[in-house]
Amino acid sequence: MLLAVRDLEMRFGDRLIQRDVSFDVERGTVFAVMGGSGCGKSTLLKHLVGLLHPAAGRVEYDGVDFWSADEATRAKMRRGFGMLFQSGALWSSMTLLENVCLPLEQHTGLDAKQRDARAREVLEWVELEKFADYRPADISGGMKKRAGLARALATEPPLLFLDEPSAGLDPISSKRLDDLILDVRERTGAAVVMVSHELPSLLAVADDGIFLDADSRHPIARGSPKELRDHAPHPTVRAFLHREEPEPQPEIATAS
Ligand SMILES: Nc1ncnc2c1ncn2[C@@H]1O[C@H](COP(=O)(O)OP(=O)(O)OP(=O)(O)O)[C@@H](O)[C@H]1O
Repeated sequence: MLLAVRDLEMRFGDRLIQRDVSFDVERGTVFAVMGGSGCGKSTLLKHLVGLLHPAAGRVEYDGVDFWSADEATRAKMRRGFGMLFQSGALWSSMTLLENVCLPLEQHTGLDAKQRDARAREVLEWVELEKFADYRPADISGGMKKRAGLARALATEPPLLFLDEPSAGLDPISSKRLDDLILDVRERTGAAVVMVSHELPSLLAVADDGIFLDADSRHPIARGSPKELRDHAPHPTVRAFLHREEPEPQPEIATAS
């Protein structure tokens, strides 16, 4: 088991975001974190990468509890994470090549020539090799996402965390990113944990997942988006995955 989450409880101060969150992510799996706006998907991702401390419960990597480990072990675990977050994906003052070289400089012992070669290799993978010397402001939204993915992939992490990778992309750029995510899984065997609202992406790439409910503040379904779309017992989950309005609750008749 690469990643195991056990009875995780997430809070901001007194405010409960989610409780009783438990799931496993195996190597070579694309795992989706689903749920309506504000239910705590990004917060869960931040707990998974060690940016936020759980109020209760555990996040384990290869059987080692992240927060019980010493700082050196935690730093080593963090080096195994590739991250593509919604905001601040790329440094605007750097070229794409420099952006991709940065994690190689921080986390590997490669010399400058080797870093350059590796960065060009990953940029080629995401079909941006011709844009290596461009700055983020000079490329499209879809290209920025692919460049962010290249940066996340540069060190060949066993685990990739993607927060809304296809948000704001047109359907073709979004499909291209989906294909790239599947290619990454195929070629590297990495596990991908992905937060997404995009139904076509969820259905196309995720093998497994969890659905967080904003109202009850705990997960209400586990499984692949396709299984959940067709078989989830909970109407909120089916509605989300069919893009329907939740079934209206029967009105309570009042005496006039
Ligand atoms: N640093 C913070 N301090 C206090 N509350 C926060 C903080 N970050 C997020 N929250 C709150 O926690 C809740 C969950 O936020 P989160 O961003 O994780 O939701 P989400 O499911 O990712 O939403 P969306 O789909 O809209 O991006 C929200 O009500 C949000 O206002």
